[in-house]
Amino acid sequence: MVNTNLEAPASHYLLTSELSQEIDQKTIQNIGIDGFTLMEVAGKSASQLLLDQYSELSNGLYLCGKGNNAGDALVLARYLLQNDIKASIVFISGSDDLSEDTRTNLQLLHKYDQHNRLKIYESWNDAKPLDTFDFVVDGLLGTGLNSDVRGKYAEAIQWCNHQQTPVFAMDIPTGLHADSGEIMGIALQADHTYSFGGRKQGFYLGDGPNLTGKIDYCELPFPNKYKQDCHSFLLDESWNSTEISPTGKHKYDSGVLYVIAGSEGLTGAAIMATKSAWAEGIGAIVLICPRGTLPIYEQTLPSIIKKPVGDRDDFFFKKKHIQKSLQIIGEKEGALLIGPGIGRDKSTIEFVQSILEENSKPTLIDADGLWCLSQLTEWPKPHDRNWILTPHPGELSKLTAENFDTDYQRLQIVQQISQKEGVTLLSKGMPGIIGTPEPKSYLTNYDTTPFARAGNGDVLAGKIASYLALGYSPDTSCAMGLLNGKQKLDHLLKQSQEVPEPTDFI
Ligand SMILES: NC(=O)C1=CN([C@@H]2O[C@H](COP(=O)(O)OP(=O)(O)OC[C@H]3O[C@@H](n4cnc5c(N)ncnc54)[C@H](O)[C@@H]3O)[C@@H](O)[C@H]2O)[C@@H](O)CC1
Ligand SMILES: Nc1ncnc2c1ncn2[C@@H]1O[C@H](COP(=O)(O)OP(=O)(O)O)[C@@H](O)[C@H]1O
Ligand SMILES: [K+]
Repeated sequence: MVNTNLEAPASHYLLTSELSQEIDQKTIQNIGIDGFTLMEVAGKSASQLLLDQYSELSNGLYLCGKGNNAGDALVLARYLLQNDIKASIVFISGSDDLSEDTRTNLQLLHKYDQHNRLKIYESWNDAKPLDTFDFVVDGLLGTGLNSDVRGKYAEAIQWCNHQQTPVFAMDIPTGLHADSGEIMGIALQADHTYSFGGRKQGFYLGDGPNLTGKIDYCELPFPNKYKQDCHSFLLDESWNSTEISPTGKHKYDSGVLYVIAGSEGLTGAAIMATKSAWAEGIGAIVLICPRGTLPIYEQTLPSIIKKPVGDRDDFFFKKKHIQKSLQIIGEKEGALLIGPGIGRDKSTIEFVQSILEENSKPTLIDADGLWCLSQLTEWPKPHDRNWILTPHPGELSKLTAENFDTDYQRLQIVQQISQKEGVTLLSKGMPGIIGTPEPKSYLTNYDTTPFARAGNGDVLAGKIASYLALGYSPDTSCAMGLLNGKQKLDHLLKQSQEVPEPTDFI
């Protein structure tokens, strides 16, 4: 195996609120960098980014709660004050019982105000009518959010969501759940989120993508060892190259991709999957097909080697094709793709079961292959075998016998199943989620709706399977398959507004 496993950089770790707080605490207690210093680094790095990104700011409205999230906003206010940007600070629940570091920062802020550019309001009602301001900073609540947002906090958020001026969220938009991306009663709609010490998992789930605006990661001095408990990561092109890199062998000498796909009426799936795999530059693809379907492939797949099994009147895979198919798959090194368009006959299920049990190749199971798997009481997976499963949400539900209403529940199911069964699971949807046995999960952050057309699943499966045959690890293969499609999509959308056809991605 080459490129063994995906390794996300620290900027792409996705933290839950519990993990954020745990890392904060360990850094403070074990390393000795106190909370005040962390707050200073957080607020300062947000101020540097903000000053670089927005040059015309003159008067900020800072909405503050009483926890450390407010402290970050106060540090930011101090640095902007140094740049002659006025600050109106509203403590929604007063400033009597601020957290210690936040209180210290309020005192500091007063000392930095030379020309009465600072105004402090002790409640939301006191602040109105509001002065003119050209941006809003959200320092209401951060990872300490522990219940639905209500009362004056909710009122301030509702008001804020109707403003035209840009809104900058400290760490996370208030009201967004850091783990699930769920709205806790009401949530603030930010234009820009400055996330401290790690992006939050909830940015990429549920309502997260609609609420964060642009996201900037601001590094805090957290030791890497404290991040080891992080299990989810953002997958994007910035750290995952979709270029096929040398595998040590010439790519034409690398493994063969065996494809078991297609049945009468569903040969299109086999054609799409094999064409897509071929387009990735793999040296040889062997399509195993029921003999009755061979004439169609003779016409449509000149570059693909076709190995028919059974008789001329066989139009779908049956039990009697098992031995011959296993013999073909065993001929050369490589990988296996099984499932697109094979249908759901009882005999096909038995066929799939035996092929999965007895072949020794890294195997990608897709479409009807997943359906067959879902009909078995136990998955026939030998321990040392690499499997990739690529279910869409309906298939995932069928496979796992679990219902899920939210992306967060889907993520949890993906994590459980990939770990329990020792498989790499690519759950298609928005976001795309890759789960691995380690257990790690990778979330995408781009719009996947343009891929929601019949055929795109076959194209994706073909790409991923070809990387598997080229020797890439299952998680890397999935990541490259997704991002390769995304890059093609970006390119196509630049040329035309039309939603591309699945064949355009080949
Ligand atoms: N030293 C640290 O721990 C650091 C924390 N940082 C910042 O601190 C934040 C976390 O700070 P805290 O743990 O103090 O938490 P928050 O500032 O998020 O707020 C916690 C306070 O809000 C109250 N609260 C929770 N849910 C509420 C609701 N629905 N309505 C009204 N009040 C509610 C809690 O009772 C508590 O008093 C992070 O998001 C980050 O912005 C950064 O400054 C970096 C360092
Ligand atoms: N490059 C890609 N990036 C993200 N998601 C993708 C990509 N290609 C395909 N998909 C996902 O695959 C889905 C299509 O697969 P599927 O529903 O199995 O379709 P079909 O089997 O009908 O071709 C899309 O809705 C999308 O979620
Ligand atoms: K916030």
